[in-house]
Amino acid sequence: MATLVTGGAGYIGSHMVHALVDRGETVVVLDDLSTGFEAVLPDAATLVVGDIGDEVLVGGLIASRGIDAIVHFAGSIVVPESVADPLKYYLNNTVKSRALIAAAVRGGVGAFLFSSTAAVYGEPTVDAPIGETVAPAPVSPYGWSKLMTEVMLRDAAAAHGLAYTVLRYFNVAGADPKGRTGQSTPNATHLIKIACQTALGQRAKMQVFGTDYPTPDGTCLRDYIHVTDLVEAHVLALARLRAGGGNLVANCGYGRGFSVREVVEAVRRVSGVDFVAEVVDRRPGDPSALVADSGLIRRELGWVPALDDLDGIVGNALAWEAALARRNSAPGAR
Ligand SMILES: NC(=O)c1ccc[n+]([C@@H]2O[C@H](COP(=O)([O-])OP(=O)(O)OC[C@H]3O[C@@H](n4cnc5c(N)ncnc54)[C@H](O)[C@@H]3O)[C@@H](O)[C@H]2O)c1
Ligand SMILES: O=c1ccn([C@@H]2O[C@H](COP(=O)(O)OP(=O)(O)O[C@H]3O[C@H](CO)[C@@H](O)[C@H](O)[C@H]3O)[C@@H](O)[C@H]2O)c(=O)[nH]1
Repeated sequence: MATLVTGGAGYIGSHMVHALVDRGETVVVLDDLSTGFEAVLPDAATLVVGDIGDEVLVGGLIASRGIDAIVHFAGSIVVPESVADPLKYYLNNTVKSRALIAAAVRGGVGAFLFSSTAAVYGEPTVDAPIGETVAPAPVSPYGWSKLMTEVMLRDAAAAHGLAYTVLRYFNVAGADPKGRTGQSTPNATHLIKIACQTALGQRAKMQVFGTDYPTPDGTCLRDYIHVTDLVEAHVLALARLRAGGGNLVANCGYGRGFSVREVVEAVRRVSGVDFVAEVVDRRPGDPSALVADSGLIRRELGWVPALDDLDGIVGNALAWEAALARRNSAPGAR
């Protein structure tokens, strides 16, 4: 029994690799290192540098390593980039996922866990937290590229007996509380990372994109979930799939929204630095509110978040950002 983790050298994937290794599982990471880093992986995991779209490579790994489950994180993740270069996203996220699913089917892999996103909901018109019964309506090529993979999994499962779980993540944030990994991409666009970099003096100031949204303080609301809680949901989902649990598509968030202003205040509070956050125009394509109804995942997986605390998320993110800065300034750093 071994798990293939695609994109395991990336932000979320590397947390999953640590979680599996911590539990004594055998893990093979397949990553092309386009945005991932070998340095964040535990020694006990085997890294294969390669492409998820390489069916021969993946088929060989499944056969030679005894892979019975695939956790599929690999992909391209920047929404504005997907608008500027949609075909990159349909290739890397959709076409290559198709190749991976085909290899899984051919290799008889029984369990497939896929990273999807709240971006499949587009700009929801509902005010309440978003449940899985809300019809997907992506507004970006990124969201579509992920939704298409969900559809391929649904249909391949019906035809070929693959069992799958799709987890639609809301805003993933924070870092490993043990400091082993975190969000390492240099040009990340995520709010909490940018605010932490500003607090640490790596940026002179940050920007708040729009204060005229129909929300209590005029800035966008998001459901920020600690990456460690997200990974715990994956561990539970994997166990459920291996135990013969049925297919599942579930949101992954806490069910509570924080505004951009509240996040900025949290980073100021936790860091003790009163950094500059200037108000600028809206960023195109940002929905005003994205908050998960997380009832299904709590019921189906018995998932009980342990780190549901904005200041705690920010504290872990700040610690990782500071460690990363030290690492990157060390002699010979990449
Ligand atoms: N970060 C978030 O807030 C968020 C929210 C919703 C969904 N997701 C999804 O979670 C997954 C992981 O995201 P992340 O934030 O860890 O991003 P990331 O960029 O840190 O990780 C992606 C990893 O996939 C690898 N990769 C990319 N294309 C590949 C390919 N063709 N073959 C092999 N490896 C490849 C990269 O090198 C990287 O290590 C993605 O599928 C993303 O869409 C992330
Ligand atoms: O410098 C910044 C960065 C972000 N924001 C705002 O902060 C909020 C959150 O933005 P960001 O952290 O970039 O996340 P999202 O755009 O909400 O997207 C994330 O969360 C989605 C799910 O909710 C996933 O689909 C995406 O992959 C993931 O990047 C938005 O209102 C942004 O406008 C700012 O005001 N200033």
